[in-house]
Amino acid sequence: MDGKRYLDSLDDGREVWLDGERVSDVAGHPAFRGAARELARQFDLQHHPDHRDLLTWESPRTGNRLAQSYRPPRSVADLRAVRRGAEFWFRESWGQHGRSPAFMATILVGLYDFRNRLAAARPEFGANAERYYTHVAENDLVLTHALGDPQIDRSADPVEHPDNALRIVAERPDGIVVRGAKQLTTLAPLANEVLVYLSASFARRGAERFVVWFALPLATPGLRILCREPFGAAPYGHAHPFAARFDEQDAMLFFEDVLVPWDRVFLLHDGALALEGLRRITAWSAYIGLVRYRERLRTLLAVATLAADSIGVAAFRNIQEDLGELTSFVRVLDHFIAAGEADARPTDGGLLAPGDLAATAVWAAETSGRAVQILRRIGGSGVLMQPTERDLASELRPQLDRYMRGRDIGAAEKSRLFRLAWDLVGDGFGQRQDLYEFVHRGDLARNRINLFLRHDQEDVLGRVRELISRPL
Ligand SMILES: Cc1cc2nc3c(=O)[nH]c(=O)nc-3n(C[C@H](O)[C@H](O)[C@H](O)COP(=O)(O)OP(=O)(O)OC[C@H]3O[C@@H](n4cnc5c(N)ncnc54)[C@H](O)[C@@H]3O)c2cc1C
Repeated sequence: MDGKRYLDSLDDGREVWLDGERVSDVAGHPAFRGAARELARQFDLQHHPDHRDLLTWESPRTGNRLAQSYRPPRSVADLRAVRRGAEFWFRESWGQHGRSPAFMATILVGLYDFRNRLAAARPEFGANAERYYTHVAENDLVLTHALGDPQIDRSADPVEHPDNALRIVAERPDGIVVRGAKQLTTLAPLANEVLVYLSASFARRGAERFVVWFALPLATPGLRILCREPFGAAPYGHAHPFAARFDEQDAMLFFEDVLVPWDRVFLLHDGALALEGLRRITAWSAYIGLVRYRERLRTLLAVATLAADSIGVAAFRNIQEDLGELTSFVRVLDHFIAAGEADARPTDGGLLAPGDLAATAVWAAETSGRAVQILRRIGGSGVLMQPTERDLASELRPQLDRYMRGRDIGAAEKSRLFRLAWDLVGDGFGQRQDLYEFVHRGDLARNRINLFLRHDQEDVLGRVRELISRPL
C-alpha cells in the first residue's frame, strides 16, 4: 500500500454518516482529511529505501514485500522484527494511533494462527481464515475490528431482545445475512475492511445464534457507518497538533440485513470456540498494543518534562516525584515488552506467540488515567491558557512576549508546547485518548476477575493451609 492507493481506496461508495449528513468524499472531508493524509504519509514511508527493511519483509510464499506487521512470527527474531517495525509506526504517530495498521495486522496473524482450530469446527472456516489473511496481507489493507454489541440494555438477554446483539437472520447458499449493530469501531470510516468477532462477555453468554466471526469491506451494501463528533477541526485558529493528524475516528456500525459471503465467515454458533479464539487471535496485538502505549507514555513524559522546565518547577521535589512516577510506567513497559519476547511460546498453529500479557491489560488501564493526571498537575492552568498562532501574530504580541513567556522559553514555543499537552490530556481528543486507554482492552472489572480466576496459586495456598493447620 502507498499513500495514494490508500486515499483512493476510501472512494468506494461506503456509507459514512457524520452530524446528520452522508459524507460523499471521506478522504477530502475536513473531519477526516488530516487523519487520512497522516495514514497515507505513513504508508509512503514503507516505500522509502531507508525504512524498507524495517517496515517490510519478503513473503516466502509469494516473494512479494509485505508490511512487517503481517509477518507470522516463527522465531524470537521474527517477533523482534515485528516489534521494531511497530515501534517505528508508533513513534511516527506519537503513540496516538490505537487502530494503527501495525496493530490490526497482528490480529490477522492471530486469525491465521487459529486456522486449525477453526477448521476443526468446519474445514472451510480454517481455509477462509488462511485465504483472508493472505488477501489482506498481500494487499496491505487497512483493517478495523468490531467486538461489542450496542449499549442498549446490558441486563437484557438478547434472546428475548434480539436488537441488543448482532445476529444471523438467514443462512443462504451464498452466505449468511446479519442484522443489528456493533457499538464502537475505531477507524471505521478510514479502514478498508472490518473484522467482526466477540469480546469474552458476549462469547460467554450462551446465546449461540449471536456467535459469529466474519470480515467485510466497509463499502458493503447495507452497512452504515455513524461517526462521532470529530476532534481534528481547529476552530478560532487554535492548533490541535495531535488531533489534527491522529483523530482516527470511532463509529457505530449498523448492519441492515447485510450479506456475508461464506468465504468471509470464520466461526459460527460456537461460543466456546469464540472464547478460546479471542485470546489466541489477540496474542500478538496485546503485545504490539503495549509498544504503542509505551510510546504514548514516552510522549506524555517528554511533554511533562519540558512543561515543568518551561515554567520553572522542574527542580521542585513534588514535580520530580510525579515525573519519576511517569518514568516508572515507561520502564515497567520496557520490562513487559521484554517479557513478552522472553516468555514467547510456540502455538499449535506453528507460530511463536508472545508470553501471556493478560496482567498488562489491567495495569495499563490502571495507569493511563494517572499518567494524564500527572501531566495536568504539572501543567496547571497553562495546559488551557495559551495564545493561538493568530494571537501571536496580532498587536498583543508585546504583552504575550512579556507575560506569557516561560522561564527560558519564548511565548510562541511555550504555547506550542502546551497545545501538545492540551491535546494529550485536555481537549476532546485528549479525553477520547484517555477513555480509549481505559476501556479498549475490554472491561477492567472483567479483566481483573479473569486474571484472578486464571492465576495459579495452588502452591502458596497449600503452604498457607499447612501453616495454619497447627498453632503458629
Ligand atoms: C475510544 C474508544 C475506542 C474503541 N475502539 C473499539 C474498537 O475499535 N473496536 C471495538 O470492538 N471496541 C472498541 N471500543 C469499545 C471498548 O472495547 C468497550 O468500550 C469496552 O469493552 C467496554 O464496553 P462498553 O463500552 O460497551 O461498556 P459496557 O459493557 O456497557 O459497560 C459499562 C459499565 O457497566 C459495567 N457492566 C457492564 N456489563 C456488566 C455486567 N454484566 N455486570 C456488571 N457490570 C457490568 C461495566 O463494568 C462498565 O463499568 C472502543 C472504546 C472507546 C471508548
